Amino acid sequence: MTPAIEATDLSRTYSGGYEAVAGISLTVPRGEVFALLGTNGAGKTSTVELLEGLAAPTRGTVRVLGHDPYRERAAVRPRIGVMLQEGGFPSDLTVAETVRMWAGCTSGARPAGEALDSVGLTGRERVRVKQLSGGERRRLDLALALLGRPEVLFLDEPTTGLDAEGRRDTWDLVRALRAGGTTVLLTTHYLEEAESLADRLAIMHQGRIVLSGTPAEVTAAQPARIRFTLPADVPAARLPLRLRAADDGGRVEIRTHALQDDLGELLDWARETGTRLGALDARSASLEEAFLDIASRAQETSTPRTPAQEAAVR
Ligand SMILES: Nc1ncnc2c1ncn2[C@@H]1O[C@H](COP(=O)(O)OP(=O)(O)OP(=O)(O)O)[C@@H](O)[C@H]1O
Repeated sequence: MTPAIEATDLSRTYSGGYEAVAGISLTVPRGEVFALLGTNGAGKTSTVELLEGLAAPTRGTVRVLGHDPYRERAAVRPRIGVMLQEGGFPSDLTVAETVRMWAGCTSGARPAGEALDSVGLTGRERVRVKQLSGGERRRLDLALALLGRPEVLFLDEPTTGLDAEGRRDTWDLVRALRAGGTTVLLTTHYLEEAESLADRLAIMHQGRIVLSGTPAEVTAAQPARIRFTLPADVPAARLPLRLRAADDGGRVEIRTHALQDDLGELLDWARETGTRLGALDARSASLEEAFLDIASRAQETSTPRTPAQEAAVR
């Protein structure tokens, strides 16, 4: 079976010469939830727009359900659902009118009530869009993206502006869609969202994918961390050699890929020397640490933009 989404060496250069997407390749098999993460301006939206067929790549190829989403739009559009960052619907229409209008442009649309129910907007049909809260608008955008029972759903920051409960509801909905076989590609700023929803994820920085894999693979690549304080009369230099670590004013931090062994060695040493370890904290790497680490490392090694690129960004 052809993958739901396949991108090869995808690039997008804006007028002015700024390359926002700089050679991305990714494959999303059918039925998978794939999350695109990245710092602000990393190129997530620019990439998703290429995958949705809203713009043509400067270089490289995209296939969605085996078709070019830009050139073969008629074949792809009825089979995908798109939730943009800004829905852009007339704000004087009511929720029901908006859904009806959109359903009129959608082949095989599901009943309006069913779409609104799935996003928790039942009872808000007569409210004008401009009177909805920010979170309710996001949910309406999601209902519209779901109207055509899409095989592939693109969600650009689906939970931005939602409260904790709304976010959980959206996660449950995405899980239910996956259980029904829908492929979902989402962008998000919430690492917890990617960690809990995504089968696989990619972290973008300055137009490139710098790390990808399952959430477990991405975090496993990062070191775990042990933190503690030592009594004032015990310098960190007394620690066993392989545990020598950054000592920041009495607060010691050890970064390790052998958490169990190093923690065991530390506790043995503390017991043998009668040393009290204060505020002891040992934890595996989280996606958040992986993300911050990658962003800062990529920052150090990235090539500076040319003045023309800087001007294009501004
Ligand atoms: N039409 C445009 N012309 C020139 N540059 C653009 C244009 N649209 C976006 N950019 C630039 O391309 C880069 C990538 O933007 P993009 O919106 O794709 O990033 P993003 O990862 O989605 O960011 P965010 O997380 O802030 O939404 C940014 O530096 C942005 O300023």
